[in-house]
Amino acid sequence: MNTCFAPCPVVFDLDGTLIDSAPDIHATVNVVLRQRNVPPLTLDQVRGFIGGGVDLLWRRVIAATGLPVEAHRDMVAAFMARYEDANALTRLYPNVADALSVLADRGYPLGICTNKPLGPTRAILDHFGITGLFGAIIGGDSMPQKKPDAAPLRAAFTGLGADPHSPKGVYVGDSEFDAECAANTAVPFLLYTRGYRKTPIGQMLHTANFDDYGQLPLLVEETVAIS
Ligand SMILES: O=C(O)COP(=O)(O)O
Ligand SMILES: [Mg+2]
Repeated sequence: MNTCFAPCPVVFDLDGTLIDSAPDIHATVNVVLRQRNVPPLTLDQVRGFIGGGVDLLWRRVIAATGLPVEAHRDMVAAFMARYEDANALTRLYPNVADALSVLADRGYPLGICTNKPLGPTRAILDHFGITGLFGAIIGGDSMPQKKPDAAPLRAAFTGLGADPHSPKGVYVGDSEFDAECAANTAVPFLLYTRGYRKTPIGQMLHTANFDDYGQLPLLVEETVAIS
């Protein structure tokens, strides 16, 4: 049972869930590659590398470009030096701002659990003026573990006042990492289908899915009512 006696916390993934950040991540990867005279990757390639955090992103970039694996540390450092300023091409998905304020107005404590490092996470939330909506923000470098480990999501829920031993709430995300993380945490998972997943919807473990944030407030209410 996932019953909440007060409004349940609702925690969101970030890249591919609240924001379409792949164009900025893609552009920043290519700036770093250009510094090494490496030909650029396509947006589709880089989008497919997002979800597991910056270290995994660059392991995948290195495998795709044939760069030496020893280059990893330098590439990550060069990327991180630019990541917080990479916001010009990033957009909130349609109706995100409205859905967040409806949920906040209804009393749901809101949080973020992302594999994106905390610096760029806070920078992009500030850029869109929505940082203050979130009572807990866990980034990919906030803890030793990353999603799909349950620890970061559990930390987000407990940061919002949930019981640490039996966290209650709902997780909203776009990727295989998120689906597995929600299962590991034993909370319902709402899948946003327009993000960066590579697996067909029917093959992903999820409680319900949606493709428009206009549907989310009702979906959260229904999920909380039946869980
Ligand atoms: O930075 C990433 O690779 C993924 O970020 P996400 O957890 O917000 O999808
Ligand atoms: Mg994501």
